[in-house]
Amino acid sequence: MAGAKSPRKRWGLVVGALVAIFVAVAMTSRTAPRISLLGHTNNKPCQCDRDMRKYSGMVEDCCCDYETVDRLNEAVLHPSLQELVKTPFFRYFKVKLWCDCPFWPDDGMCRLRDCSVCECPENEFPESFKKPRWSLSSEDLVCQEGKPQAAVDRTLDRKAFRGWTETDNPWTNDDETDNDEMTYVNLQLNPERYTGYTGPSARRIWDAIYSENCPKYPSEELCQEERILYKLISGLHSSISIHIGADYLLDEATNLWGRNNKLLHDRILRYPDRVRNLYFTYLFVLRAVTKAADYLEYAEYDTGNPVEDLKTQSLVKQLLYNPKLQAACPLPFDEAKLWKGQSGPELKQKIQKQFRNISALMDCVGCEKCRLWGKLQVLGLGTALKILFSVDGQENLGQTLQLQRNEVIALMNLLNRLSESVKLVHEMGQSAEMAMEGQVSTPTAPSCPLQKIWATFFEGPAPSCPLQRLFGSTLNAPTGQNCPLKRIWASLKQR
Ligand SMILES: Cc1cc2nc3c(=O)[nH]c(=O)nc-3n(C[C@H](O)[C@H](O)[C@H](O)COP(=O)(O)OP(=O)(O)OC[C@H]3O[C@@H](n4cnc5c(N)ncnc54)[C@H](O)[C@@H]3O)c2cc1C
Repeated sequence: MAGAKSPRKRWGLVVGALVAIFVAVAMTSRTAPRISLLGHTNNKPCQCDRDMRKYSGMVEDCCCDYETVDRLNEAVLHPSLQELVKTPFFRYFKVKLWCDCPFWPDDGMCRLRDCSVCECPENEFPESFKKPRWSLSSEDLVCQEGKPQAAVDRTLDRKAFRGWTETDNPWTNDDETDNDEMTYVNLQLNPERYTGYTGPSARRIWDAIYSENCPKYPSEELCQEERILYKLISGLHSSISIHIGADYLLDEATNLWGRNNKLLHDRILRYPDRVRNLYFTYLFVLRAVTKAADYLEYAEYDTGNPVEDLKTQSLVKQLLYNPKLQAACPLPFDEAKLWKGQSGPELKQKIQKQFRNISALMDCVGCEKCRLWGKLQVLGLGTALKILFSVDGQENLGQTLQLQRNEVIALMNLLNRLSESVKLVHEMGQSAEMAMEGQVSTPTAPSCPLQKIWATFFEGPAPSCPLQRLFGSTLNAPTGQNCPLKRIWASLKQR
């Protein structure tokens, strides 16, 4: 037909045009400003690069960068911590599980000690609930509203351990020296994961934490110390959500557990500040652990099992004095620059009170397993705060620092939880986001053909799709076919 191009010519034109565009994109990309951590350039949200957002540079307020944290976590911290928390010393946690909410005594949720949302009459509670117990009976599940995953398994190896010094923590609400109503829980039997606890009760706790005790920043009035409190809580919140998403009840009927990418994306990955706060909290707690190294090295890890206890001590030392950690991130967070100025002591008291309130709020958590991990992790944070801020100077630490066994257990288990979350965010971040958009089937495969070409020619991560960079997000297809080249390809194939 006159004027009609042959398929070969048509292909030649298409390929030529694409190569020209590709070169143009490569040039603009090299000269264009880098996308910030927030995924913004010139203060405009950049939708097209959302899925390739990269965390780089120093973690805010810390002395270590994202890449180093990821590298150290992968090579040193995560493997050591995973082993450490399995040892007898670190796997039993003493906790008061009976909730005794001081803030809203009439909240029906909290009378139901083991329930997430059901309202059972008082007489349905087994009497043994009110006392420390050693094992979970089937009766205990009456109030679980079909959610046995929310109950704590109290099965315990009776060879627990001998006590340490009994000192109270000024940062937390529970009197750790009070053994009444305390029970020991094997943490290995009770992983932090999805429990079905959601809705107004859970929301009320988070709202109370954020609105009354650590207001969200940025806010002009907030000083650095207050921002730090907010970031610690937000980082912990991120970590809890990540564990929920990482170990989720995907299908109740078949009891299928697995990763919920959508939840991870919706709650964490699409909020860079939540990811950043997670890294911050990790470094903050890591700094507390390394600051207390002398103390932790000589602590008694005695559970009556000499072989296991020696292993525990050796693992602790390996972690504290790891040469890679010391070389790459010797000071994860610098606490010395805080509480300066005249108002320092007053401010410290104020923040201590706020943190104690947060700690007390854990007694209002209406799901037992969530309460267990909430209390453990808040005690872990309180212990980090105590190490960093309740003792003046590294030189006095050896003499003045007194930790309870339970505080050390909470501290290390918290560090392990944060380490798991950082690892998951690092590994899953991009793939979960891309999977949400229906672009990839494998975690790292670049789905867009231009990304593949990009990877061949350039070092470093490819932009999400070079054509998108050029044209902006207006070309986004609602079908998840976000790469324009894919769409051109699809329409050519249809012809
Ligand atoms: C102490 C505690 C422990 C819990 N443990 C578990 C558990 O082990 N398993 C389980 O299944 N459920 C647990 N929950 C419930 C869980 O955290 C959620 O509340 C629930 O899954 C409902 O989630 P959501 O989507 O409504 O948002 P939520 O996670 O409840 O968040 C509420 C609001 O807080 C803000 N927000 C969310 N994340 C952040 C962040 N990282 N930084 C700053 N702001 C943020 C957002 O505005 C959000 O809408 C726990 C709750 C609490 C209070």
